[in-house]
Amino acid sequence: MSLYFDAVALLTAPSAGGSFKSRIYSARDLRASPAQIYALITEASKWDRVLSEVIEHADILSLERKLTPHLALLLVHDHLLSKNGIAAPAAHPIRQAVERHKNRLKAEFTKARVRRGCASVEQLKAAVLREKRLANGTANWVYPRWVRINNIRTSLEEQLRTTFSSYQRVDTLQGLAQDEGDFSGRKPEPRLYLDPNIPDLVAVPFGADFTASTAYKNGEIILQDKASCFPAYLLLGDRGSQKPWAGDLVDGCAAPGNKTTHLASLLAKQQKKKQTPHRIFSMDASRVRSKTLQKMVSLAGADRTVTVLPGQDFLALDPVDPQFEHVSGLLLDPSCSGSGIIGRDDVPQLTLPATSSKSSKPQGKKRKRRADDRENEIDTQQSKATVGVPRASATDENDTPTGAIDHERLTKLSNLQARIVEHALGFSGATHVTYSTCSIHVIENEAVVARVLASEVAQHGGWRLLRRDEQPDGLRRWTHRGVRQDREGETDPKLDRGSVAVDLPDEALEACLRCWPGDAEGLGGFFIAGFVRDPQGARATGITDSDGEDEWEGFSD
Ligand SMILES: C[S@@+](CC[C@H](N)C(=O)[O-])C[C@H]1O[C@@H](n2cnc3c(N)ncnc32)[C@H](O)[C@@H]1O
Repeated sequence: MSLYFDAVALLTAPSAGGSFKSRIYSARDLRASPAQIYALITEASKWDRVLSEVIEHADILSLERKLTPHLALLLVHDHLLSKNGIAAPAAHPIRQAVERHKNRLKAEFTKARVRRGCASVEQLKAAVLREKRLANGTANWVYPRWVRINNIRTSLEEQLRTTFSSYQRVDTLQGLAQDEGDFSGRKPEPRLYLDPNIPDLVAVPFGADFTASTAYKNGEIILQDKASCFPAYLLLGDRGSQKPWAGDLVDGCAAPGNKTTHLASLLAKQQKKKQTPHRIFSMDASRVRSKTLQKMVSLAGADRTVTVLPGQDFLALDPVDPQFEHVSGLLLDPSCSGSGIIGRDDVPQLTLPATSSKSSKPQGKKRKRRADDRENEIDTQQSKATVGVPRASATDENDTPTGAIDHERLTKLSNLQARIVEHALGFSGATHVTYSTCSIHVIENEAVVARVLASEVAQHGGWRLLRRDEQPDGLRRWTHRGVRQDREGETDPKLDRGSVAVDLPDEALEACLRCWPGDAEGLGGFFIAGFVRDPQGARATGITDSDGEDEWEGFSD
């Protein structure tokens, strides 16, 4: 039972900063596991509208004094939708308070499904999500599931013939969304969109689940957001087997390993049989996250190419260590504020059941007030959980803040980000470096680029930005480019110090790529820029590829 009381305590606690998830994981005195609590809240919040309707129509809040609206929503969720029902002993009074009404709840749930013209619970879920999006004004956003084909193990053609054989191709991303609005009870037709910007990337409707598929279990397909595919593609480009990449690579902030395995996949496509194999040094400062990185590398079949350095701080890596002398490209995707990540930032806004229906109607307001009063009384008595204040560290994946910008935190992050990129520019044989974040803030993006370009290491090494016309074909066509100032509404007006403007020339902004949450591209917020220098700018390294050509192959295309 502690699961439900802990969950309500966290849902109703005042925000202490950080993402909701990080607040759960750093909470004190929880009796249930944070993973269980997070899963319960996330799932219940998808169903909140229909559950509230069911609870109101069954009128159980008026009948059961022990239940509060939050508690009822979570319990009824598990009672109706969880495989194992309510996670509490059968004799527990709170469990009984729900199960006493099982026939009414079931009947109201069926009515809610039929009212929406849905033949199955799955269809009802899609319909309810659509309703939710219509209500919060995000109905036209398309957030597909992005699937990257891993060229080490398979090819796009093979996957279209097998895993996606029953999928119908659509010409636009929006074409994927149509099924969601169809409440007719028909089984939705699986649809697939071939991405025009990133090779070997497809989009399918968000609900598609591949976790049980052979292709997923064998590492033939990898679930990776489109924006997260930009860095490896920007670094290695469309070289093809005639002009393959030469030299080794470093992924300096690599866990869980999406970009490392993407680098390995692109190399596998370019690799010539005779060519000396490339090496990718992939590291993460977090030992725990390095384990995930290693697992992902093995699953992708990239063990021969990738050397994982577990727990390695990139800043402590010696750029003149002989083992890195052939490193020509580095990918840096360090920890950031995570402000571009969709749906991760704050407490789910639940639609809660009101108490005033049927029998309680005449005294609704009073009852509602009493229910609200009960909320804190009951829930705080039953859970001792207190919300923690998550702290960002170099080993956090990302430091996801709430809406308001903590300028100090952003400044610290951007200092670290600039140090990491400058360290990469110090590798003597490096000619290409990419920098990326999943932040929307200029201070972590264009401002870091401006600082890096002005740094001594960049100036002395002859580094500049990879211009738009030099970028791989798919990315050259990407229209969303760098900005000088944060977009309105993305900084807290009370903290005008939070907004930073940069003084980069137009060509430099054109070189930077942006993704924005909430537009028609179906992505979260993301930023990426590439740095290059001509080989003569790099200290002579004597790197040659297997054909004896100089390492530098010019810009990819
Ligand atoms: C945004 S995540 C990287 C995601 C990864 N590139 C991917 O695509 O799967 C940032 C990672 O950087 C790591 N990190 C932060 N500072 C680091 C440092 N100085 N050296 C190495 N890793 C670092 C964090 O532990 C975290 O796992």
